[in-house]
Amino acid sequence: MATDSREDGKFLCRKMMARCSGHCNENRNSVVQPLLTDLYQITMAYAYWKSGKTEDQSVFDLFFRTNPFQGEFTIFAGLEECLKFLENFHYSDGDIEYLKQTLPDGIEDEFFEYLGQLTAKDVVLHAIEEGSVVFPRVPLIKVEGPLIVVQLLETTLLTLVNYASLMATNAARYRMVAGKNIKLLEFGLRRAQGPDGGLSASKYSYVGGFDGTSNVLAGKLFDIPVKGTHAHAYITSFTGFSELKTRTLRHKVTGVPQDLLELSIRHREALSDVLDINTEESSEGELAAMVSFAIAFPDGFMALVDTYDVKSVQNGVDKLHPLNGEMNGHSGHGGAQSSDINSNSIMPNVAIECNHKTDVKPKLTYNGDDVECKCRQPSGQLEDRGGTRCCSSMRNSRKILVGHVVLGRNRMNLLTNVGKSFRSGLLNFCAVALALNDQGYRAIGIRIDSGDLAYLSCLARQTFEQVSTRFRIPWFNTLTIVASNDINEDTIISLNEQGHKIDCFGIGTHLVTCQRQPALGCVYKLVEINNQARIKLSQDVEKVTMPGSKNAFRLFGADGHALIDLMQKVSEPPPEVGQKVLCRHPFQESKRAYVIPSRVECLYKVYWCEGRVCQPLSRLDQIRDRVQTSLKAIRNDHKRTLNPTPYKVAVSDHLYNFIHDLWLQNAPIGELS
Ligand SMILES: Nc1ncnc2c1ncn2[C@@H]1O[C@H](COP(=O)(O)OP(=O)(O)OP(=O)(O)O)[C@@H](O)[C@H]1O
Ligand SMILES: O=P(O)(O)OC[C@H]1O[C@H](OP(=O)(O)OP(=O)(O)O)[C@H](O)[C@@H]1O
Ligand SMILES: O=C(O)c1cccnc1
Ligand SMILES: [Mg+2]
Repeated sequence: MATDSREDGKFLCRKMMARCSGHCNENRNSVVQPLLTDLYQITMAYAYWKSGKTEDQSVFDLFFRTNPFQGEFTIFAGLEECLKFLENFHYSDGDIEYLKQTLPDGIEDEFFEYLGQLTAKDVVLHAIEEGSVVFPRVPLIKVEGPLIVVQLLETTLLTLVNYASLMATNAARYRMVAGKNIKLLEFGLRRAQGPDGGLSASKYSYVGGFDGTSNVLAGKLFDIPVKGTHAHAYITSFTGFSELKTRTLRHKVTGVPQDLLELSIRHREALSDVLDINTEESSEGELAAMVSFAIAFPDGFMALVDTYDVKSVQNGVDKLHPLNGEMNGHSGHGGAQSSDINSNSIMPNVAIECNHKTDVKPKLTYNGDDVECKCRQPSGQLEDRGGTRCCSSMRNSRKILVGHVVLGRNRMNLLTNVGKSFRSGLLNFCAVALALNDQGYRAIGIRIDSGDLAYLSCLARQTFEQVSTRFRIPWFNTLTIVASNDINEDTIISLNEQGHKIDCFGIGTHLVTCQRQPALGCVYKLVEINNQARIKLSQDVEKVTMPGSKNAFRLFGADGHALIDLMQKVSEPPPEVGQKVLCRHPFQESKRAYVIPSRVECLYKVYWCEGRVCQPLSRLDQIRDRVQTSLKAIRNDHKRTLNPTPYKVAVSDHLYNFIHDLWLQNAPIGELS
């Protein structure tokens, strides 16, 4: 391996990604190098070396014990990066020098010489295909070779597989709840666990089923579509029309220039009647910003519509009045827009959370009718009332009164934040979109980044339909509605239940930080040495390792769905289609079943042998497709979000007996006194 920028210690900056010359078809992350490991691997290497174990042949399994996110499946990812690591596994002179200075005194020089010539040429790596659905205990990767080298790979392989698989699984779950027709964009770089975490998040959320990322470097490095809108700062950077330096836009076909601001103002007047909004309620600065953005991107006009609310407009008529009622916890900053909500056919979805500390179930009323209390969003401002804590998940101000909660004799007003984007942002957007239409261009759509996303998206779609009909522009009702703001799996499920008109979700924080479960617990365990199986015992049966070098097969039923994953000893013949095979729970004697597979898939391929990648590797988009095909073969009950059915992972009868014999041999017999 060439000594690259890591020699001068700047590997994280200039040459973060260096081209890999071997068979791996993507850029290599140069931070992934032999020293990216735990010290104890190198300490063990010395002790192995001292005790003459250099030639011992070992087999290690890399596997996890529990699926993440309370789910029953995981997507395996990170394999190609593991292979790149093997390709480049070599301690540079600088590494050896550093180790000499860092390891305890007295380490023999011959060891450093030995370390300096170490490569992964004698290693064989078997793995499941990247992008496959995988299950607990079935090794994702099996590494064979000299004990020292294979041990030295542990931490790096784990760090390469754990986050990649967690991220791909998280993204696949978002894709499942969103459905295949909704676009999903990853917006997480700013919230990710550092730059490398951000890049991995973009890469593996694409693998899991996202359509694109806002992360430009990820786009360049991994050939992922890059997408984006604009930030609130763009809107707030304009305060009025006078700031518009350029106002003209040439017609797309005729080339005739027009003042786009003038056109937009004219359309805004007309729209004001159609949509029954006073133009004075919309912000001038916002209109100026949208016009300037439209001039910059006439073919790609997409606008953030939630920057201003009714109250914050300079000349706006303040339609708000304080809430009534003693029990209102929000009266300091909230307000009821009494006429709006009742005159609208769309009812805002009120997200409230109730922490039922008592047995009293809150009764929620809207316009005098009982309505269902949805308890989805865990965040929010708590109010302590009558022994029961209720909170609105919409934390901030700019809320309107939509109902109330009754708890015994107490009554609490229920608020939701709507209206922010409607009266100013949406009006301005439609005006600019109509002006663009005059000049031969089609706007793309809007992004909503706050408030009640279900309600606002319906309201936006309704508005687009109204404009489409009124101005006879058919495409207007197909404008894209992007929603963002702390979206997670539960938010999407809730929005689906409520009904919404969102076409695209932009998701950052929850996706990239995997907030619901921040780590996957893959481990790397020695299962065989010099052809002798090794078992690691534990008080916790789940943690007992599966000894010996194994093969794994996926058995499919007649309907094409996967029935079970079966592990066998490598010496056993593979299961055959149409032949009855006994599948046993690895630890519970009575749990067993006969399976007659309609199809048998051997899960492992050899990816690395004789010092090189020996299997054609898939492109990222092919791995992404595999995720979907692989998931399709898994029954829906294994994939549902609430209480999914565990998928069965079994061992052959032979392996079962082997494990339990070895277990007895290794378990010390206690003495009672
Ligand atoms: N209809 C809905 N159902 C369930 N959750 C929703 C709905 N609409 C929005 N949410 C979620 O509710 C939360 C609202 O966040 P928050 O309380 O910070 O309000 P906000 O609208 O962002 O306020 P601000 O106007 O200050 O930006 C977000 O996590 C958002 O994804
Ligand atoms: O909400 P996420 O899922 O993390 O998605 C990314 C967020 O990043 C941006 O917000 P910004 O950084 O401007 O901060 P904000 O939360 O104040 O909108 C954007 O407007 C989204 O809200
Ligand atoms: O392009 C966007 O809209 C975007 C990008 C990153 C974070 N939030 C939004
Ligand atoms: Mg936000």
